[in-house]
Formats: sequence, C-alpha cells, structure tokens
Amino acid sequence: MKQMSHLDDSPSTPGKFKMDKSPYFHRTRWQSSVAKLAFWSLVFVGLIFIFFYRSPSSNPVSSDPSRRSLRTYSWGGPAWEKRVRSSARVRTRHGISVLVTGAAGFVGTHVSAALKRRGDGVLGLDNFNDYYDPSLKRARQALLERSGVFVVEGDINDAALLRKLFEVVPFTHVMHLAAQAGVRYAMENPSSYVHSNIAGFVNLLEVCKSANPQPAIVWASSSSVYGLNTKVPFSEKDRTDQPASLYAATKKAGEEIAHTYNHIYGLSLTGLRFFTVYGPWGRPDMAYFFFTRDILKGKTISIFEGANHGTVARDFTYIDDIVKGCLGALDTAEKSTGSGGKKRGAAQLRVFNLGNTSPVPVTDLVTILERLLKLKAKRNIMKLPRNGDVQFTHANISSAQRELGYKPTTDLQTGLKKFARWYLGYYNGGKKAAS
Ligand SMILES: O=C(O)[C@H]1O[C@H](OP(=O)(O)OP(=O)(O)OC[C@H]2O[C@@H](n3ccc(=O)[nH]c3=O)[C@H](O)[C@@H]2O)[C@H](O)[C@@H](O)[C@@H]1O
Repeated sequence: MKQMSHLDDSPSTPGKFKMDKSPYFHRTRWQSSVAKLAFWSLVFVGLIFIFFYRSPSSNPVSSDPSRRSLRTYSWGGPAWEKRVRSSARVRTRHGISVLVTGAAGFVGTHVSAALKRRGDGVLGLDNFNDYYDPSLKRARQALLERSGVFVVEGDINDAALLRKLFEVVPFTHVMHLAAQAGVRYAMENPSSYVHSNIAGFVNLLEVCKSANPQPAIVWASSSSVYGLNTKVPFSEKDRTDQPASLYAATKKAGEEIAHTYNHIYGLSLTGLRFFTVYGPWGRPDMAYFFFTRDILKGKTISIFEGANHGTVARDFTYIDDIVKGCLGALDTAEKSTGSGGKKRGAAQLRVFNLGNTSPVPVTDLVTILERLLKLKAKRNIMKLPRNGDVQFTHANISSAQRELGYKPTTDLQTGLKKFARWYLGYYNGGKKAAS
C-alpha cells in the first residue's frame, strides 16, 4: 500500500524518484508547491473577478425579473404607516379605499389618479421592475405623489408587506393591475410571467381572503385569453382555452384561480379583459409607442401581416375609456362574503371585455402616426412571427355596457393625437427619444 501511495505521489520520471529522499528536494518542492498554489489561487480569483465584472447580470437579483421578489424593499415604521394611512383616507361620504397594485404602471397610474380625484382613498404598490425604462415609472410616481397618492415600493409576492398594508388600512377594494405584461416577451423570460401573474396573484388572494373585512377585487385580465378564437366579435361566452402565448395562458390561469378563491373563500372578483390599451404615459414595449419613437428617429419599423397578406388588426382602446370601465367595475363590485378566511355565502364573480368595438389594421395605425408626426415611416412588412401574437382582436362590450355603464368614446385618431402630444412633450419634442 505504502509503495502504491508513493508511486501515486511520485513524478513519472524514475530518475527523480531517488531525490525524493533529499531534504533539499523537500524544501524546494514545498516552495514550488506554495508558489503553484499562490499562482492558481490568483488565476482563480482573477477568473471570478472577470466573470462578475463582465457579466451583464452582476446583480442577479435585480436583473432577473423572475427573482425580483428577492429584492429587498424597505417599508414599515411609524412615518411610513402614517403616509400609508393618509394616502388611503377616504375624503367623501360614500368613497372607497383602494389598494392599487401596479400603481406606477400605465393603467395603474391613470386609475389611481382618477380615484383620488373623486375623493376615494388610494394607496399604490409597485415593484418598479426594469421590464421597461423604470424612469418612466418614477415619473408617473412623481405625478401621483403630487396628487396625494403614496406608492409603496414592494412586490405582490411579499406576503408580509401585503398583510401589513391590510393591518394599517382596512381596504374596501383592491384594484389589481400589477402583472408581467407583453405578449412577445414571454418567450424570452417565461418565469417572470409565472412569478407575477400566477404566484403573485395567488399571494395577493391569500392575503385578501384572510383580511377582515375581505376586500372586493377588480383585476386586469387580457383580450389575449381569446387566443386562436375566430368567432368575432369576442364575447365573454366564447371559448378561451386556446391561448397563443404564455402571457395569455397566465392571464387565463388567473381567471380560473379567481374562480377558485371566489368559490372557496367568498371573495368578490371581477376580471377585466383589456383590449390593447394605449395613450399618454403608455408602455414603451407596445407597438404604437415604439413605432412613434422609431418614426421620429428615422428607423425602420416592422409591420406584421397574416398569411396571404392578411390584415393584422387590434381593437385599440383609449386609456380614459379603460379608466371609466375600471371605476365602473369598482363601483358595481359587491362586497366579499367571507371573513376570517371562511366563506359565509355566495359572492360575485364576473369577467368583462373592455375594448373599443372597432378594430383598426396596424398599417392604419402607422398612417395615423405619420400624419400626426408629419414624417414618413420606413415600413418593413413582415410575416406575423410565431411568438404569441394573434391576427386580430375585436371586443363585444354589451355586457360591460349593461352592467358597468361602460361606453368607449375615443377613436384611434383622437386618442393617438393625445398620445403624440404627450410623447413630444415628455421626450422634449422627440429630441430625447425613449429608450
Ligand atoms: O389586449 C391585450 O390584452 C394585450 O394588448 C397588448 O398586446 P398587443 O395587442 O399585442 O399590443 P402590441 O404589442 O402593442 O401590438 C399591437 C399590434 O402591432 C403589431 N406589431 C407589434 C410589433 C411590431 O414590431 N410590429 C407589429 O406589427 C402586433 O402584431 C399587434 O397587432 C399588450 O402588450 C398586452 O399586455 C395586453 O394584454
């Protein structure tokens, strides 16, 4: 055995074997081992340094959206609680107190401002993730702060934070708009959709079902749940079991999850299927927004078309109309029936289309933008990629009209005019183009 281990240790040249016995050799070998160890340690440390320095995700917690909940947000303390309470304070006799998730988002900002304007109590919550330029979210936050809405920085996956908020304020309603949006991005980062639209939603519902009193919840579903449905206009009764993107699948899952929490815990739940919402303070990942940016920059834009040059169209819906639909849903939401996590009776469960009822081809959208910006777009017509997009959407809104008093009044031309005016103002006459 000894010989074996000796052999294992020894260099392969037999001549050197004898020298092993010399004390001098021991010393030099020890020194050279230390030098080798030091050398390899340096190489190792260097490699680690290069890896972290060069890696685009040197801060994996903040740059991987699926792990955003691991980000630590600071909240709590008497001053913080005072701000929460004051923001959520109802200022009219029949007002409601609403927790708006995704408040620094496009729809969230508009809905929060509208609620505040009419005297309701509003508290915002947003994780300010970097799916698109967070400075736009900060600007929306500043706007809300000026009108008295405090936006708490935190994630809907943070149960302790949500519980704390309900401890401080007995919210009558939750307007749940926080989500991972965007149809095409779902192929790049699927887990962020599961994280926000499924795990986050369940976490929120868990806290709501245990709250006392339970709030009524209105939340954002999507027109994308109609997926490959070909029956037009889309009615809430149509099939929604053929989603064309993971985004759509997570929104559809949300509708099923809503059913479960309504059934088991008596939570009052209303899902709103938004149809391609656009307008001032919009989302830079949406076509009308980045078409505007690229036309101003003189960059070519890709316009999708269906098979055999088929028209791709959307039922574009203006933000102010959507806001009215959201307020209508909140105002007609019945109370949840459960308490202490137990159902006491049947509760309301609804789903509504909020669209414009007049689909417009994407090519026409570009023509309107050209007129408004007084510039010719460089158009590249290409086949609709197989990455989640559907060819057209068209809402039947009779249900929302009847039950929410929803009545869209803004056509695409008028709405885009308001958007373009905002865009040019916000980005300094188009000189400072959106990133
Ligand atoms: O209605 C909805 O539920 C959805 O509306 C939008 O999704 P989408 O309608 O696809 O909106 P855009 O991404 O702005 O696309 C608008 C139209 O432009 C087309 N498009 C998009 C990108 C592009 O480079 N070229 C192009 O022609 C799309 O195919 C689509 O017809 C939102 O991004 C989703 O978050 C939302 O849930």
